[in-house]
This record gives sequence, C-alpha cells and structure tokens, in this order.
Amino acid sequence: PDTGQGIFNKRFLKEIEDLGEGNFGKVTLCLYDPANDGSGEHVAVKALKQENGNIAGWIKEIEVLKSLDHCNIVKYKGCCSERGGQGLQLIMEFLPQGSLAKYLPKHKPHQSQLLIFAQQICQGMDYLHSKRYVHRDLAARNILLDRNTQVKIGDFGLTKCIPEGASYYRVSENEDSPVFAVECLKDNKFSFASDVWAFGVTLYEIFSYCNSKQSPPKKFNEMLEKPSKMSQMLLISLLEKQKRLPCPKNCPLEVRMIMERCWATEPQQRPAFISLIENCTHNMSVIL
Ligand SMILES: CC(C)(Nc1nc(-c2c[nH]c3ncc(Cl)cc23)ncc1F)C(=O)NCC(F)(F)F
Repeated sequence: PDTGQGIFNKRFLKEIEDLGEGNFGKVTLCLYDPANDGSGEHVAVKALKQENGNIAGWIKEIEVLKSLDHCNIVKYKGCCSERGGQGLQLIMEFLPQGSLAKYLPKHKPHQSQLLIFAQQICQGMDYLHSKRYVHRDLAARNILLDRNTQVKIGDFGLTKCIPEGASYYRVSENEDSPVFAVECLKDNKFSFASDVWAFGVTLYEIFSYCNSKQSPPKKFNEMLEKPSKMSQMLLISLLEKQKRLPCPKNCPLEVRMIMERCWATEPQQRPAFISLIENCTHNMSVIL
C-alpha cells in the first residue's frame, strides 16, 4: 500500500478522527487510500503541534521511532510532508483496540493475561534500554493492545538517549507526569532505573484494571493528612517516608513484590527489565 520505503503521499491520507494529544503533537486516525476506493489501510498520523514548534525534538522523536523494530513497540510506517508542505508528519500503525487504560476496565482479563501483558512490556522496555533509550513516560495510557493478546509501547515523545558511559539523563524542566521516581522529582534525573520505577506504577495500574478511582495520583492524594492538590514537594516527602501505592485488590503477593522492588528508593537497587521478564514468567506459572 505505501511506496515501500516509508514515503507516504499526503494527498492519499484521508482524516477520519482525532486519536489524542501526545507529548509532542496531535495524532489523527487516517485512511491511506492511494486507490481512492476505500480499500486503503488505517494509519495513525502524528503532526507536530505548531505552537511549541520544537522541530529538533520532533525530528528526534521520528528518528527514535524509525530506529526501533520490536513486536512490543508501536510500528513506524513512514513519514510525509504536512498539507501545505511546511511540517513533517509521522505515520504509525493503527491499533484499533486502543490503549490498556481503555481496554482493561471494560474487559477485565484474567490475572494470568495481565502478567502476559506485563511480560511483553518488559520485553519491549528491555529492547528499548538495549538501544540506550529511556522512555520517560511509561504508563498504561501509553500501552496499546493489538488483537487482544499483544501489547505495544507507544508515545516516544519524551524518549531520550543515555550517552555511552553516562547512567542518567538530566532534563531541564520536569514535564507534568503523575508519579515519578524520587530522583526524577528531586533532580530531574532520568535513567533506565526510573523507567523501571514507572513500570512498577504501570503494573499497579494493570492489576487495578486502570480503575480511575484507584489511580496513582488519587491514591497518593489519599495518603496526605489533608487531601490537597498533590504538589511535587508533597509527593517527594511521602516517597521519602517510604510511602508507596497500596496493593491493588486481589493482586497476588508475588506481583506486589515485583512492584515493591521497582519502587526501591535507590535506583541501583531496582531490577533491570531482563530480570523482570523472568519474574513475570515465573509468576505466570504460579498464578495459572
Ligand atoms: C496521544 C495518543 C494518540 N493517544 C491515544 N492513542 C490511541 C490509539 C488507539 N490506537 C492507536 N494506534 C496507534 C497510535 Cl500511535 C495511537 C492509538 N487511543 C487513545 C489515545 F488517547 C497516543 O499516541 N497515545 C500513546 C499510545 F497509546 F499510542 F501509546
């Protein structure tokens, strides 16, 4: 359907509906229909939000996604110039079932299926880290579902490459994301270990079936004496008192143990994704 080496002609892209706003731009569901008879394929098209106009960051995001090739990472399909030709659009595969945040509350799959999803996320993240990329926004809303059984990590808008020899990436400002590891909140330091922390929070979301009443920000707010707007300072003080998200209802103890290891205060105490893959596999046999 497309011209092979990932070049799409914008005149064959027919907008269908908005999918959402990512970290860098808006994503639209389009039909790529060169035959102009409706026989084309659905694609997700991401255009850079003009106002922030961070072209360098945008090119970076396209380069990152283009360099990734893994069954648990949303597929890059190509790019094309924007209508009127001034911008560059990123063309990705479209997954009709949407994100886990939408799917889990509705379908409530068995816990063994949740562990299969968790293991696939670890496989995708292990691959990403093997290329020295840090995702920086791992959360259930950024995990897509493909045909009921395969999950794919998406939205690489905040992804950074950790230079060889360095162990973390320090960002200038700290984008507003729900729960960060302590070192991110305090020193804006992102590392492979801060992605592991985020995986622990994602595991919590998955085993609470993304129930918004049990969402991480809500649960942390409940831990404050007087519930107020959760500020970073308040969250840091809770985390430094070793407060952590509670165990989701009916969550097996083994899974709770994985979460707690991901939330070790010291980054180097947290497991790497390669060992988390093992943990998920082992626990699957326990839960099945
Ligand atoms: C910002 C955007 C658009 N948001 C959403 N995408 C899709 C959505 C549903 N199916 C999709 N197929 C491909 C893509 Cl790139 C997105 C979707 N569904 C709901 C969204 F809010 C997104 O990119 N989210 C990260 C992702 F979920 F993709 F990991």
